[in-house]
Amino acid sequence: MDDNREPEERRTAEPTAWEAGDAKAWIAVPTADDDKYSRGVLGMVTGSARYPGAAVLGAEAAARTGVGMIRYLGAPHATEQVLRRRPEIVSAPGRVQAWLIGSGMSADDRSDDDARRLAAALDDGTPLVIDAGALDLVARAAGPVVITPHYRELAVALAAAGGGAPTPGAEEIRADPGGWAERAAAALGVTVLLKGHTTHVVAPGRPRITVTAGPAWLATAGSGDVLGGVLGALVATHAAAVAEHGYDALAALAATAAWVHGRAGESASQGGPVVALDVAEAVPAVLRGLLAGS
Ligand SMILES: NC(=O)C1=CN([C@@H]2O[C@H](COP(=O)(O)OP(=O)(O)OC[C@H]3O[C@@H](n4cnc5c(N)ncnc54)[C@H](OP(=O)(O)O)[C@@H]3O)[C@@H](O)[C@H]2O)[C@@H](O)CC1
Ligand SMILES: Nc1ncnc2c1ncn2[C@@H]1O[C@H](COP(=O)(O)OP(=O)(O)O)[C@@H](O)[C@H]1O
Repeated sequence: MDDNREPEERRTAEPTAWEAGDAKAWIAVPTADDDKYSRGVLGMVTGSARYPGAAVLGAEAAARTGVGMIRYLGAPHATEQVLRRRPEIVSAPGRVQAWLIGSGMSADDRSDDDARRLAAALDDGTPLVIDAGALDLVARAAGPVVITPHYRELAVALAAAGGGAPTPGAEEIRADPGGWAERAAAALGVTVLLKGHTTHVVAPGRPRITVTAGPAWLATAGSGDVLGGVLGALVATHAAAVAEHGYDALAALAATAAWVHGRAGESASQGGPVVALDVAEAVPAVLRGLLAGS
């Protein structure tokens, strides 16, 4: 992804469409020497008393994407629901290689405990996937960040950024999502994954990547929480690549997550309606097919 052109020239360049071959290169396959820690541990601060379901969906998706371990740290009821669905998940704090924060949370209704858990993740210095109700906290992250907003959430993230960042409304973003993904990446200094029928992924100052892999049936509650889980697992299993390639690696991982999510949606849908949990359950077969080259 080396690109030596001037910034203006890059901005006007045609975006790259992310395809199966690109995605395959960003799936970490365990080797004989691996153990659960060397594969990567994902920390999750997601869900809340109001939205426990988002925590379950993200945890299910991350587990099915493949990761050494998931540490889930959330509100008691959400923790109970996550463990009921996925007993493999550990609810004790400890070291992680990446964080997923914010899915199923609200910036305007944050408990003291949630605020404390979010602050610990933001201070950790490891890569962060920031979604939904933590998008007002992007500037506080010590580690490299990829954000996963929809149009309204990107408007909120830009408004919270201050410091001269542009403040478009959601409808302005909807009218020019590719352009706003680029402007947001530049203004926030993070990799942006802007969700939609076509998902736009941009690392700051780099060419835009587009992903159009899923059916419109994916426009259903919780679908984005599943995408967050897929991306969290991919980042946790590529900590070394993120340390070496920074925002470019986060962009490649984000585009891969959108591609896998879209194909899982296609597989779960088969031309009909889907629920978000079915999308998460379809992920392993999509990865098997991708690795087998089909
Ligand atoms: N299972 C779970 O736990 C799930 C949890 N989830 C979690 O929920 C959190 C919030 O995520 P979100 O995307 O809903 O929030 P947000 O961008 O603030 O949207 C609010 C906007 O929507 C609009 N609006 C509302 N109703 C409308 C209607 N009937 N028809 C039309 N418009 C309507 C409303 O407009 P208004 O009613 O004010 O006019 C406002 O503008 C987030 O943490 C996410 O992870 C979700 O992923 C779902 C599954
Ligand atoms: N029309 C569409 N076609 C294909 N995918 C879509 C469409 N609308 C939304 N999606 C996808 O569905 C997911 C919705 O995420 P989001 O809006 O965050 O929902 P939620 O907050 O309910 O989980 C995103 O991955 C997005 O790319």
